[in-house]
Amino acid sequence: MSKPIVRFAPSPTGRIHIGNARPALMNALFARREGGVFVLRFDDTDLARSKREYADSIEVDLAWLGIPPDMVVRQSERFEIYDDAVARLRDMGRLYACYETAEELEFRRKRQLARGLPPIYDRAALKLSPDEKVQLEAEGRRPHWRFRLDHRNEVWHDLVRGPSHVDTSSLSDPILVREDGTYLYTLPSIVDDIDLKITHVIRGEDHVTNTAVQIQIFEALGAKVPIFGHINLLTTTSGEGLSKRLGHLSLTSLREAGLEPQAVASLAVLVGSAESVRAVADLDELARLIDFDHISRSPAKFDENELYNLNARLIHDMSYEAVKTRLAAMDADGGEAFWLAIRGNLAKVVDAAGWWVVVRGPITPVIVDRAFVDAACNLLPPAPWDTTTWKTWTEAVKEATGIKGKALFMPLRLALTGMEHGPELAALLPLIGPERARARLSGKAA
Ligand SMILES: Nc1ncnc2c1ncn2[C@@H]1O[C@H](COP(=O)(O)OP(=O)(O)OP(=O)(O)O)[C@@H](O)[C@H]1O
Repeated sequence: MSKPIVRFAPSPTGRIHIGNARPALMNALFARREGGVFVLRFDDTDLARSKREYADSIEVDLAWLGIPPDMVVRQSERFEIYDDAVARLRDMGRLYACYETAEELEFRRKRQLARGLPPIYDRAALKLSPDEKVQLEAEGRRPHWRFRLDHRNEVWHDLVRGPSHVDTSSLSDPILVREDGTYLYTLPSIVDDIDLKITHVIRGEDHVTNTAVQIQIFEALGAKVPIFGHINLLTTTSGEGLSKRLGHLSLTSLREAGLEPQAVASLAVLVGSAESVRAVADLDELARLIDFDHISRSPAKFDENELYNLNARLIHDMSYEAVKTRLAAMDADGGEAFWLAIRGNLAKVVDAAGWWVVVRGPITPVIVDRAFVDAACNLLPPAPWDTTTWKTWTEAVKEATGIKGKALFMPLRLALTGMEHGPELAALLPLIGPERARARLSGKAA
């Protein structure tokens, strides 16, 4: 295969969500695996709704996911090439002026529906004579422009869905340019795909019908039609669609909630595929798991709990090297032994700060059996301590007191950490150290 050139093309009208992350990752990781190019294209021709602030946040989100684009393109800076394509389509008679108002179109649609006909545009404007057009313009009407479809069964081989087709005779000729001269999504997208030599258009299933229309426009412009791939959409667990308006599933909010980007990427890529959903820390490995032939055809359900489970599993295997700087930034760099002691108890990396307080203090010990804890304190082995100290100590306590099991461990854990649950005490005890351990066993905050 020649090197793929792919794009992720969000409209910067909000913060991107985990559903958007799916095509973003599929494109970026496919390019990465095949040595291709990943383009981030902002579909910001809707100048009223698009915001630079959202575009910038999308770039931050992609970098956080580990997939910064090789190239960034903004449609708002490329109107000239769209105007040029419009002129060409008009000259070849594929783009025609229409003068109906939205109300007139709505009225016709209702009438067609009432008669049991499909509500598609009847091409009335194609029958307008030059004089009639002059007359309409003299009345102050401005034309909008439709692309004249070839009515046929448009067939393509979808990278994901296999043989696909849409009967374009069941579609209205699409409006490419509004009466105020602004562009709808369709034409700029195609012109950019041609200009940037996009080889694969990989996007959500919401675009399947657009594809049939777009193939005809690619052909009308004399361009090679790219390979299309439509991946299933992510929905909530109850099956609702995601939209940029659902802010709590935005990548920004997931990042701010302290989730690892690899957890988000693993779920976004693997859910609804043939692979089991698991935590994959390495993006190259995740890229190898993408198999466009085996993506489910039904929507994939996004479960936030699954995301948190993946996150915990990733952290449980995370090396000290990988997390060192972040621990230092939260003043909780207790060295490798500390990290290895606590990582299995973390749901998020930020929770390490709490365990660092448990090690370094001060904590308030909980003494449930004064006599027993005193006896245990007197049996503490001499320094230096290591990870065998806990075993040596508790065996000595068991022998001296006859107490064993939970009755032995729990009072010691409560005294040493102030908590009922936590990391292995064998690992924590040498980190707490003899001085603090003695103080805590004596009931002092330390
Ligand atoms: N829930 C989803 N699951 C998978 N892909 C999605 C989902 N929603 C959108 N996409 C894909 O994300 C890409 C960017 O699309 P777009 O910017 O239109 O996002 P959107 O969330 O649909 O937008 P909006 O909510 O503003 O209508 C497209 O490839 C689109 O198919």
